[in-house]
Amino acid sequence: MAAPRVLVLRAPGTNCDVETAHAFELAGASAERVHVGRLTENPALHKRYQILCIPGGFSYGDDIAAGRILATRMRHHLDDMIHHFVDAGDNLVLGICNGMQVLMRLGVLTDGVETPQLANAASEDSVASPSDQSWTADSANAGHVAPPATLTWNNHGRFEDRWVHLAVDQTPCVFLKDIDQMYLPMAHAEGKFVARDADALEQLRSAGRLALRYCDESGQIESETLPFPVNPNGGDANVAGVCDASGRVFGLMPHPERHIDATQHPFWTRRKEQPEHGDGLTMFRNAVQWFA
Ligand SMILES: NC(=O)CC[C@H](N)C(=O)O
Repeated sequence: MAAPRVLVLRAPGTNCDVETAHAFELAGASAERVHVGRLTENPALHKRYQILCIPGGFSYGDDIAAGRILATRMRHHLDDMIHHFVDAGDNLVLGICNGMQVLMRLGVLTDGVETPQLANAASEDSVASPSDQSWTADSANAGHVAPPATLTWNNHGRFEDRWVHLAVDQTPCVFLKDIDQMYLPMAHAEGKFVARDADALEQLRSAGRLALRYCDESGQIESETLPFPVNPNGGDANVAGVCDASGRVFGLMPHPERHIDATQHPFWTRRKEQPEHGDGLTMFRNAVQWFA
């Protein structure tokens, strides 16, 4: 099997690209970090790659809303690239943390859920409740519709950095194949998943799109919104990751690239037996396996 080629997208403010490329390499892929400026100069460059990964960080300083500027730049200048990875063939897309924020702003994770016309939509700045800027212009046809879901500020209103337990739901997500549970670090300020309304949440749930959820240590999800810090941001249905209908496009807020080695586990010195690798590596291996 030829190693699949991964485009790890960089933008001003990206800060997890080196670790993410390393995780893909360790899993058997061939990864290159490519700046968004190089792609806009040479838009055909993306054709060399089968996997697009948007890594974590603070692209464009998280200005306006986290992920908004990079998503807008991609939508306006790299439309062919989005089509190549999202719509065409067997290609894969992974968005980690800031990368998930970008994918949510692009609307590719929640595509397929009905978006009713807003009653009083007047301009690009029209917002649905909750009235916060995360709701504006989130999806490709934004402005006159409210997207099915968005990511907004954590409940406590600040950056949170901690390890979290995650449960995998039954979904078509390629990256989560044969994984039940993971223990990964999260580090974000704008990672709270909020659905437009109960109907949008139910549509996403029943379509198997809510692929990854915060859970307690035993893997249980006892309530619709688990208390802090089990659910570190207060997001609806404890959602930590969402996939598209095909399962080839996946975004998650926690960082799998920060737990690829057993010694990255916070209690590794106290564990009697060391696993072969960290929980996050399986996700990258699943991506490589997809092309086998
Ligand atoms: N870890 C990351 O990708 C950065 C976090 C993100 N931009 C936020 O604070 O919401």
